[in-house]
Amino acid sequence: MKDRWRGARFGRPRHARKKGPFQPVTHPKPHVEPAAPHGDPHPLAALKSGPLKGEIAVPGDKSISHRALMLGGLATGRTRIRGLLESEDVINTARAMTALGAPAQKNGDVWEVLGRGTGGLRNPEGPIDFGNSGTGARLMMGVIAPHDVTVTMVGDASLSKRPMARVLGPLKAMGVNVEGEGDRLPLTVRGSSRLAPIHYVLPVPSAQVKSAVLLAGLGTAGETSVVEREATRDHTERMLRYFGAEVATAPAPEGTRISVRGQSELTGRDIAVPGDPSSAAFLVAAALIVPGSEVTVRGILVNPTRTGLYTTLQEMGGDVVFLNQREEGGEPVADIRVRYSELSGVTVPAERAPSMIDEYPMLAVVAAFARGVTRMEGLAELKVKESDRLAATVAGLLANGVTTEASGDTLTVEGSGRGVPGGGLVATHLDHRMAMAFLVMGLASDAPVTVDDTAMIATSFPTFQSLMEGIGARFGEATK
Ligand SMILES: O=C(O)C1=C[C@@H](OP(=O)(O)O)[C@@H](O)[C@H](O)C1
Ligand SMILES: C=C(OP(=O)(O)O)C(=O)O
Repeated sequence: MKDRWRGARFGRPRHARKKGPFQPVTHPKPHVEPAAPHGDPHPLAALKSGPLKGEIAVPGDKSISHRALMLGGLATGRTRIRGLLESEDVINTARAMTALGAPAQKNGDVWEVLGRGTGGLRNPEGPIDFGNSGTGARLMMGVIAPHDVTVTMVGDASLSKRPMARVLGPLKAMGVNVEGEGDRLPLTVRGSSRLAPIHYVLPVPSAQVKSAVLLAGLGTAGETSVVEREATRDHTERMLRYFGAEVATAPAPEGTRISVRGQSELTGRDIAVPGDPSSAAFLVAAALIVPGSEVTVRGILVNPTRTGLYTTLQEMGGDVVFLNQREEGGEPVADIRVRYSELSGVTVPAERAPSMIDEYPMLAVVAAFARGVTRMEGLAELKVKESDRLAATVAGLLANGVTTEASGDTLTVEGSGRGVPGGGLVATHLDHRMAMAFLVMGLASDAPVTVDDTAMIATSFPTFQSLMEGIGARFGEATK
């Protein structure tokens, strides 16, 4: 039974879902098509490029986009979202909220969510597909939890391998019921309007787990709190407050305690989503390693819980500066200007990992162009992303002639300071960030770098290739 469900997709196949950013939701019948994970792979090669130049913007932040759709659906009244990231992961969340009774759709260039009020969601007509998205699936477990609804959640082959116990553990302790084999999707989550609040100390530094518990607490009578030892991205807390919820943050013996007062009413709001620093990272990294480059990426979220990569690049000697710093929609925003730089290896401390957790594949590639060893510590969480990013990064670097090693939770990369041979074929394992990081490598390496599949890039950064080409990046047919 389990195998038959693995990677199952519902509704239209991937190639037929590309007509526009939003399709009206047609509830699929609870009939399972045999797994057809992501269609044919799309390999691509990145070629050595001339100086990258330009001033550009990248699409909206993925984390904030998911949360805006979810909180909009839980609020009373209409929420209008500008700059929503129209990527597959986020569109799946829009479809999920629609299936749960809070329709999300695009009018002109604004996304509107018709909120149902805290506790107002209804049973979907069929299973809900979260595609490749850990954030979509895990946060939605928290959204569903305090509702009297039953939801079967499915995902693609990558998401169906990712651990869900980290979220389901605390939710079960509150009274949520879960059916399925083990802790992997597909799972059926049965929420309840009579959950008990909990006080939960996070065993892993994860904003997804923190957020799921806070979202469950939002619909639960009493106060629910989470304690985190290391600061993880705080968009849920910020946005909950913006929508009118009572959220308090205070020091605790084990770290920081974040608590939410349950059953407070949220009110629909207008939200402007800033540019995604995790997407901007690819442009910034490319400009740093391609000689002669100068690029400015406008309007990027620079919340300190997200900027660990930028701090690290500056420590390596990178000419990376935040210009025109301002606050937009309760989040700090800046234009990031980057110029080609000669870089040196550094040690990146484990405490910094949560603030750059999605950026390690890109940093490892940049480190290959630096002089000396870069040591990245505390990377256990990389093993449970869309792929095992620790293993996949090592394999990709080795395939391109870079000396590297993973030992326990530490990754070391030896930069010769004399360039990178390239010429390798990189396996991306249904992981968008692996594909983008190694395409960036090919723009500066001696021989082209080929990635085996670019299709997953659409999960977070659908305009990656065209934006890169717009500043001068060259791509070509796969050579492997
Ligand atoms: O909360 C979020 O929006 C995210 C949290 C991180 O995951 P973890 O919570 O598993 O660290 C990150 O990797 C993911 O891309 C987005
Ligand atoms: C880990 C990521 O996302 P998610 O967990 O939402 O799949 C990512 O975007 O790098």
